[in-house]
Amino acid sequence: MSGNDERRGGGQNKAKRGGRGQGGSDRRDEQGRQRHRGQGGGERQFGAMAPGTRSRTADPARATAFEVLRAVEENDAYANLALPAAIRRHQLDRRDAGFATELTYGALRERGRLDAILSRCIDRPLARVDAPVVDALRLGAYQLLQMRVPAHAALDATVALTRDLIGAGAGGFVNAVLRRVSERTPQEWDALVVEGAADEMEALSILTSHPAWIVRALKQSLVVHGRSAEDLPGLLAADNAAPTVNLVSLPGLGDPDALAEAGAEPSDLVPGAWLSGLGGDPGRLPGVAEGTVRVQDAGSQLVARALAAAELPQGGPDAAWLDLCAGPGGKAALLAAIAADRGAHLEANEVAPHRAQLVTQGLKAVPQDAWHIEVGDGRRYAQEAPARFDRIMLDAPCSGLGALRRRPEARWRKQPSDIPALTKLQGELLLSAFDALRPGGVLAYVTCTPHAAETLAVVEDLLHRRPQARLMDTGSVVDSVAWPDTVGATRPADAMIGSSTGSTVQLFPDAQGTDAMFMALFTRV
Ligand SMILES: C[S@@+](CC[C@H](N)C(=O)[O-])C[C@H]1O[C@@H](n2cnc3c(N)ncnc32)[C@H](O)[C@@H]1O
Repeated sequence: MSGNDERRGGGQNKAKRGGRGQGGSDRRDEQGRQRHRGQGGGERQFGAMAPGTRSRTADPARATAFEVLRAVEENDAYANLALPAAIRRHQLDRRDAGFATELTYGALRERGRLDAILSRCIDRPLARVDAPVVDALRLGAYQLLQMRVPAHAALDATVALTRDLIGAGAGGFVNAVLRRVSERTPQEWDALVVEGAADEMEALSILTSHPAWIVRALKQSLVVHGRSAEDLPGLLAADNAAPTVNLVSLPGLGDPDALAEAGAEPSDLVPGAWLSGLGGDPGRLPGVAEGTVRVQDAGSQLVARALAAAELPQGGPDAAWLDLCAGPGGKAALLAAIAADRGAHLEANEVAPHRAQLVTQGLKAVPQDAWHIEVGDGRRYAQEAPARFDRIMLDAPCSGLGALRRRPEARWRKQPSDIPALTKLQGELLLSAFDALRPGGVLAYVTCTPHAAETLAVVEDLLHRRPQARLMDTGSVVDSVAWPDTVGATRPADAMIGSSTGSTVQLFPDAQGTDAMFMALFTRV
């Protein structure tokens, strides 16, 4: 169907009839308060805050969300970049910006479940409805099912948006479909959409809006990293909750007292990590503008600190540090600040010039004699710098399955077919990093994915190819830099990794509240 057909409200744009028709707005208000909690991290608070809906045109907050959904779909935009730009363009105040953020991120994240529900309200496949109309429907359904927006407001506003930004005919269609959506509670819809699911995994995939291959990969990652498969629903739910904003106060540069005075709270995972607190904009906290305090997940801080803290097994020099894949520079900034404190020097390498620029910006607050930037392929180090470095961070390019909560659209863009090319590159970078490590040095292999093919399989491959490689007791090192009794995600790696006596660490958002970072520390004998 063409866009013109939609604008004419063409005959194919029919909502299915039937359902339990009487569900008026009173009933929906009630349902809204009891709303499905599951994956969204608690009740939304927009009942009284939803932008006004009397107008016949799109209100700016919903128009913002619609524009971002369109940009994500049409231009492969990243929502976390497109949304702030759209909020500025529409000059949203703080309340409307909050509404637009929740609506945009929620509709993108929950696309799978919303589409399963919408499919039951339309008499043809959703793929045959015009894409802008589908986006409007997703926005409307998300408001009806996941936010405390009264049904009449969600309906009126979404129809106004559709008429204004898509076309009058499509408005009638959207109205009819959303009325059907409003006829059932979220719980009723959930029961309905999993009827006929082949198995529990498919049902989880629909209910938690994760592609089925990701559900399977996460289940496997729980099991191989020493957890129970029964934790899977909790892990998937954690992916759907908005993460708290974590900050790092760069050692020797940030001012913890000023942060505390401004309302930030210390993290209970790792010293030096802070939560922005008070629901405030982290950009306003002292040190953020200067770059001495930076937004950074606590898991990233933990692995960077662990690399810096690991004892060099044979002692010796400790001045030459390398971050092989440094862009955009989060871990490099923390490592460089620690290096500055200890009289070491960090070489931060990145293959993409624009990302290398971000590293330069990110390091601006760290004394300049403590670091420098190189731009180039990390695989050249084996030849160009054999056995040169005392400590190496390899934070490898990866599928990012451990950071899905930050990128609401990411799960729908990734494909299982992406994995083999990534594991090949990871293996090559790890070999190069290992060859650039001096005997007795320490190398960290880090990913922000728990996918076993990108974590344990890559580790095993290195141990197989380089007999001089030894897996260290990564768990103990990570525990030594965390606050006591807070990590607990380590496991002996013996079962998975032949005769190695070392261990690896896998963090998970549902357990540690961090991104699902993986870490393996190696030394070279
Ligand atoms: C996971 S990110 C690193 C994140 C970074 N350590 C931080 O904390 O901000 C991986 C980086 O590796 C870079 N990269 C990809 N292929 C590379 C290669 N062959 N050599 C060096 N860097 C590469 C990517 O451009 C990306 O910036």
